[in-house]
Amino acid sequence: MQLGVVGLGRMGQIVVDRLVTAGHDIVAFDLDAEAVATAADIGATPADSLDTLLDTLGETKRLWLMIPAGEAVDATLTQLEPSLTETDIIVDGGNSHFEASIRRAETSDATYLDCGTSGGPAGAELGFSLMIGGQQWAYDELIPVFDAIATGPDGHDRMGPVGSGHYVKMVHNGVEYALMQTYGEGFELLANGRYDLDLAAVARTWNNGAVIRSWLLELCEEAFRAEGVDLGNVADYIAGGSTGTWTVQEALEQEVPVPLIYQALAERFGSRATGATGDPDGRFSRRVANRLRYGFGRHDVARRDE
Ligand SMILES: NC(=O)C1=CN([C@@H]2O[C@H](COP(=O)(O)OP(=O)(O)OC[C@H]3O[C@@H](n4cnc5c(N)ncnc54)[C@H](O)[C@@H]3O)[C@@H](O)[C@H]2O)C=CC1
Ligand SMILES: O=C(CO)[C@H](O)[C@H](O)COP(=O)(O)O
Repeated sequence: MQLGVVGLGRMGQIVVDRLVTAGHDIVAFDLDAEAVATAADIGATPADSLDTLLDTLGETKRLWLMIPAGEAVDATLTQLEPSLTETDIIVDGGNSHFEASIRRAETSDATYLDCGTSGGPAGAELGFSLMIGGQQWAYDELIPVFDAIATGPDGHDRMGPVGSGHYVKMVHNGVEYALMQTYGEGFELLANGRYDLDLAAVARTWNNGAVIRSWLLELCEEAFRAEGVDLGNVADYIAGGSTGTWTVQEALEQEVPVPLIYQALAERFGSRATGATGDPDGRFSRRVANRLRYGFGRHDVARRDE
């Protein structure tokens, strides 16, 4: 299938690579010309502007956006819209707010699918988990594309109407915040507890058969091996976007108690009070969460000045 991909960063390059490998015909655009050149090296047809991308695509257009949520999505849609009709499909694979996706679907001439994407750069080899909202016919039409980008047929599904894909991804991220926080707290206690422990060995042992084994825990082990079990100069500062905040806002609106997710979010806010360089005696749990964001998403690690 022919597909235009807009946004060729950490995630977009993987989308292109997996689609090209699966035999799809990809036209790729990014504001950054180097990113376009990288996609061309992988086998995509490069486009030096959105207009070129639209001109290169055939009559029926399928587009995948993998760009930062917010203004970039609206600006891109404003440029694309005049060339699109309801038989064209736009997939927003980024972390957009579900209400923004509903608004965009309602105002777009094209058919809109909101797609929560999970797996981070590790998805290059494994494939992603895709949570998709929108019209059934559009989802069905793009199944070969989803099969290629996801881990396979079980790695994607239509969650429901438009908005539901990004809604499920928002809650996924709230869970992600809480899991990172709880692993961090466990390791903080072990690091300050009664025994002189090798935390990498603890993480490895837990990951082999323990009830709490998981990918995030594998990334804890990787972090201890790479940084040292004291996490070296990794700061007690947790950056991040808005998805956890949105989860808590939605929980308040729905009157559903989510104290663990809220507490994990509050830890992030608290960590920022000390500034990006962090407190040398700062909380180990926050340092674990900071480093885990690199592990799963290749987000920058805040480090202490030394
Ligand atoms: N990094 C991760 O682990 C995950 C990221 N996401 C979401 O996927 C989206 C992309 O994330 P990353 O690839 O990590 O970001 P990134 O920062 O690595 O790449 C974003 C790319 O979009 C390009 N871009 C920005 N505005 C543009 C525009 N108007 N037109 C064309 N290109 C534009 C940038 O030049 C850059 O190459 C975001 O919405 C992010 O929240 C979702 C799941 C996981
Ligand atoms: O969606 C993701 C992973 O599932 C992204 O990596 C996202 O950036 C994680 O959220 P935050 O930046 O707030 O830690």
